[in-house]
Amino acid sequence: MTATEMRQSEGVQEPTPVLSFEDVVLTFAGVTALNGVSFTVDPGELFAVIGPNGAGKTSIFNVLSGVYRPQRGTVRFGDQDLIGRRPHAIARLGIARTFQNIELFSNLTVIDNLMLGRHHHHPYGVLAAFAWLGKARRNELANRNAVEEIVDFLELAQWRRLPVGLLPYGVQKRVELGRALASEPKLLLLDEPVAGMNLEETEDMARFILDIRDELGLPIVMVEHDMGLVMDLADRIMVMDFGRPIRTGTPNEVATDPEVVRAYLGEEHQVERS
Ligand SMILES: Nc1ncnc2c1ncn2[C@@H]1O[C@H](COP(=O)(O)OP(=O)(O)OP(=O)(O)O)[C@@H](O)[C@H]1O
Repeated sequence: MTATEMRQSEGVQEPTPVLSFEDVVLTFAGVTALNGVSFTVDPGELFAVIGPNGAGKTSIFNVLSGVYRPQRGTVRFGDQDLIGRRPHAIARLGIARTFQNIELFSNLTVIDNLMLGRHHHHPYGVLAAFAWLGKARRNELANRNAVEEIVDFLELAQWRRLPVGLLPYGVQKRVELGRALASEPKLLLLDEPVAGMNLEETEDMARFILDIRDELGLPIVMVEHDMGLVMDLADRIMVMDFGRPIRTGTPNEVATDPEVVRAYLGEEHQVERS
């Protein structure tokens, strides 16, 4: 019996999911990237998606953030239907994303990159800002305060006035995470957050991801190849293979599933508890 089934048999009320993906099918000219993918993410949950190369992990993120429109299925975020919405509209609903490759303005400082993450929080256009200069100033101040809180939270103070391009890779990834947080999202999508990091950088990032879940209570969907990290951090894991989920469960449930082990045999990433 899975943990979910056990809770159900004990009559424990299941929380309303923050996100639900139902029977999503996505094809590109003959290639089926997602072939009937369903999952839910609960409030405050850290949900990881793993699978071999080409399994469909990035496609899930691209559907979620409005980059791809699936041919079939539903995607709901709270009471909103996401399918057919443009990426900026989805960001506005409160879904923030980090990318596999760093997408920051390398000439701008840490603070300025984080301020850009607040652009949804400028309720006034340029003209309105002239008319309501006082309000705009207060708004700017509120944005600066929010950014300073993120600088503290992610321990970025020593680099705050430096151009991001000069910073070590692990710190740049942290700034990118900070920029996603700056939009005050209700759901965070992390695309391979520790890719290319050394051990120390990975441990730091793992700590911040846990803090985001535990202290900010933010639900997270994470795609990640580092199996040790996924096993350590995730509340639940969905294992993808050839565009389909082959198992969704807790790290222990997934790691002992024969089909998962089979899908990973011969892969560089063995499913083991680190
Ligand atoms: N824009 C696209 N055009 C054509 N095929 C695509 C496109 N995007 C993804 N695919 C195909 O869909 C399948 C799933 O790709 P996806 O990038 O989602 O896998 P992934 O699990 O993220 O892989 P990786 O771990 O290598 O990033 C692959 O066969 C891929 O070639």
